[in-house]
Amino acid sequence: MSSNGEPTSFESQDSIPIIDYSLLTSSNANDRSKAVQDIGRACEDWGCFMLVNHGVPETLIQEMMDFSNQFFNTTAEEKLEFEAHGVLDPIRCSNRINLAHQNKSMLWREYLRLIVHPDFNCPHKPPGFREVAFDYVKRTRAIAMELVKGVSESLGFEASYMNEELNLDAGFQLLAVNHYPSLSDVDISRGLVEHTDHGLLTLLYENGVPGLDVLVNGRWICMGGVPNAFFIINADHLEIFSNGKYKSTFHRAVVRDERKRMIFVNTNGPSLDTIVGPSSRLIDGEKRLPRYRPMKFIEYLECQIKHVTAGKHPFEEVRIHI
Ligand SMILES: O=C(O)CCC(=O)C(=O)O
Ligand SMILES: [Fe+2]
Repeated sequence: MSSNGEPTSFESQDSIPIIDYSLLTSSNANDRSKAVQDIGRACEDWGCFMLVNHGVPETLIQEMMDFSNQFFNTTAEEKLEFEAHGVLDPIRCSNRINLAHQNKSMLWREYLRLIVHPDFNCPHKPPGFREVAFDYVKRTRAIAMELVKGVSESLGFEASYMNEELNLDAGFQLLAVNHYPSLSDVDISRGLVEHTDHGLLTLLYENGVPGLDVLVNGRWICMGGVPNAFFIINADHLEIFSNGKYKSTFHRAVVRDERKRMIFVNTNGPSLDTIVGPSSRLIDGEKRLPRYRPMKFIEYLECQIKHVTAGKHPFEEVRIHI
């Protein structure tokens, strides 16, 4: 499934597709239709793309970085209140070492993970964090919803089809802030083992310190360095809903830089009680068979934890071999 080597290139991120968000939201039908086509190609051929001209102010992003930093700098006792227990904890914080299954190396990261939709959750400390995070989530959710409309059209559906089928108005969304302190602060490697995300599309924004690798057509590509752009990757439920047309993208974090790295991760899923399988419009009789078993989204989240802990992928549970 994935080649387990070092990235084959540190340059080829230049060829990752770039989508101009202002064209997707343009009132000019030609511009929009070109953006939709480009999104479709990016999702099918690459499983990821960069998003520019997204309209989220740099000042807001900087404020988010500053507040997140302040949060991570509070004492271990203060953070204990948000110690991780389960997947549905509204606010989770962890300072965690995970074992990379294949090579058994230890990787370290710290994270704050918030459920931000349908209900918004965020710590009240440091003062002002909650308001800024709310603004950031509102804007990134709007972007994600526009992107899903574009994806829906690129699959040949109406723009609103995926939203309606997957009940995205009550969609389950997470905002995670991953923090990889500087090398001099920790004495083991920093990173996150290779995985795919639940949901439809994941939006990532990093603080300019590279460390994200994505697996594209069997080759690891080392991302980073594109200022003021979101990086978008296909997630599991896009693959399931599109019946395998838009594959979920494996990615990992391998921080090679001395500097502190921070990255915001927004996942965008259906509502927890939605049963997600391949769209009925993509299945017909014997020619186009379903490749995934339908599963309630909340059960998928639990299944993902179980499988990842065992070093497996949740698709082992839902994929139909035909
Ligand atoms: O920290 C990173 O670069 C990747 C984060 C990620 O993939 C995740 O949190 O799911
Ligand atoms: Fe991820």
